[in-house]
Amino acid sequence: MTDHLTTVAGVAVDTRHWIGGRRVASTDTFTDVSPIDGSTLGEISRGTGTEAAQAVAAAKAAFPAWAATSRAERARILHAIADGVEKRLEDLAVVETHDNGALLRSHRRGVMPRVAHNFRFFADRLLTLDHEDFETRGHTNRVGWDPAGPCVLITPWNAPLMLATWKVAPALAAGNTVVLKPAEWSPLTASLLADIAAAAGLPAGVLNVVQGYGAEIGDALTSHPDVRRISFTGSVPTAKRIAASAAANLTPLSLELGGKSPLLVFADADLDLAVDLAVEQYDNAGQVCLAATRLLVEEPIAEEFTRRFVEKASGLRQGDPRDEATDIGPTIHPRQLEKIDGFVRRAIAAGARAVVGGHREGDRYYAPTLLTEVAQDSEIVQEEVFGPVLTLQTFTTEEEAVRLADDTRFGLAATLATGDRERAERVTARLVAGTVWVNCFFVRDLRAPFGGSRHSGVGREGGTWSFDFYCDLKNTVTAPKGWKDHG
Ligand SMILES: NC(=O)C1=CN([C@@H]2O[C@H](COP(=O)(O)OP(=O)(O)OC[C@H]3O[C@@H](n4cnc5c(N)ncnc54)[C@H](O)[C@@H]3O)[C@@H](O)[C@H]2O)C=CC1
Ligand SMILES: O=C(O)/C=C/C=C(\O)C(=O)O
Repeated sequence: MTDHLTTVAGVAVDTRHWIGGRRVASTDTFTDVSPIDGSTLGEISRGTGTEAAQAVAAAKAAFPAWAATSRAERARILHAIADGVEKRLEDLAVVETHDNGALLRSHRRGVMPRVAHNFRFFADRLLTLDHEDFETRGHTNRVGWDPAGPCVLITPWNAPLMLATWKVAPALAAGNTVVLKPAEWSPLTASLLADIAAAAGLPAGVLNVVQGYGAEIGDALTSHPDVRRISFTGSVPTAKRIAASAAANLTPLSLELGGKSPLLVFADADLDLAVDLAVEQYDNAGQVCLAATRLLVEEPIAEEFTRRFVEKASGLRQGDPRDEATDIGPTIHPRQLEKIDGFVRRAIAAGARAVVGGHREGDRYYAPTLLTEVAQDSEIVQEEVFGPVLTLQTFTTEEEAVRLADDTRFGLAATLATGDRERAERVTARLVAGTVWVNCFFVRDLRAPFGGSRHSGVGREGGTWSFDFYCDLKNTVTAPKGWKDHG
């Protein structure tokens, strides 16, 4: 580690902010620690209102030129960033795993390729984004997409670069400039992204990356009057603070928040498939907003489902996320582990039974856990744990299944396992969820809208919906009369 450079598994990462095309250090730093073993990964610049103001000023200054850059040129640069991501895929995968503890094999094969795809997808979508023309009593309406201005993007630690670039790519494609603030528990790949973007030819000030605690730098960013869009992924309480802060300037917000999604398993389902879908919910140690953490199983098959689930879950290998054989890595931070354990302890005290797990494994891991005998109105059924903790409840009718599924304050996703197409359609129509998966899980496509209802979020991103959010839509109405060339 030098003053401003740290080396993570052989990869050099700058620990300063990236503002206006140059590295900027803060006087104070915070320590970034690896969830794998608690080792220090770096002393990261700890931004405050000063750096927030500098970054927004840089984004504001860079905006007119970037907004005026042709779509073809913006798309070319976004593809060049994707090339850079692919070239440094191994570096990004290794650094991300050290920083947030998610599986290296997933970063290599799934997550980092998706990061590159985020840039390619929005670059290509930009080129096919057409204005819409229609006529009103002989007048033409032309609806076009104007860049909005500087955007503040605030992102979480569970899939740091994937979730950040999912916002960065459409914001830049739309002709906006960006201030990205990654989570303080996983700041490193955002810094590498700044290097990659600069090497790809993105002009200075178009992408700025600031580091620091949400409570210290976040408010200065979200309350800044020059910011034209705020997109946030994270927790509901933080979303409320951000919304309050943005309210002073009426800054439009996109909020992608938590979930408590159900997996409904009907007696007519392929049971092996249903069990596979259920066990998949432990992915990323349960730190996934989309996870179907509430298993709702039809009474007649509940015993057999549970038996097979326990057998399969017991075969999961928990350990070092760098090891190819590992299925479940550590929890992001001891504070998160504490939080997860608190949820489980309180659930057990209230009468729940742990049929799998129900305890810590050392001071970094939480055992994959399944709790039964839980009440619908209990904390463990109603609140997002964000750890490898599932609950199982039974139902006897379709009506009851839907009622239980919809009975939380969230509405992010739902998964169904059923062999009956008509039932699938009936139930899907009644579920409150931004995404419903039928006999599958986590099949994601950037063309689809993504987001949640109720407390799971505000708005949708993905595909055209991202451009809806990151653009100012303008309708120009032109009369057939008044033209000099028409006399
Ligand atoms: N939907 C999702 O993907 C996520 C949900 N969560 C939920 O949130 C819980 C707590 O995790 P946290 O890391 O504390 O999430 P958080 O919502 O506080 O953090 C997410 C991001 O918001 C920033 N932030 C925090 N306070 C801010 C403020 N006042 N202004 C602007 N930015 C601010 C953080 O620095 C981070 O970049 C988790 O246990 C989980 O339930 C956490 C991360 C992701
Ligand atoms: O990978 C996706 O498409 C979506 C992931 C979203 C989360 O994991 C999250 O916000 O927690």
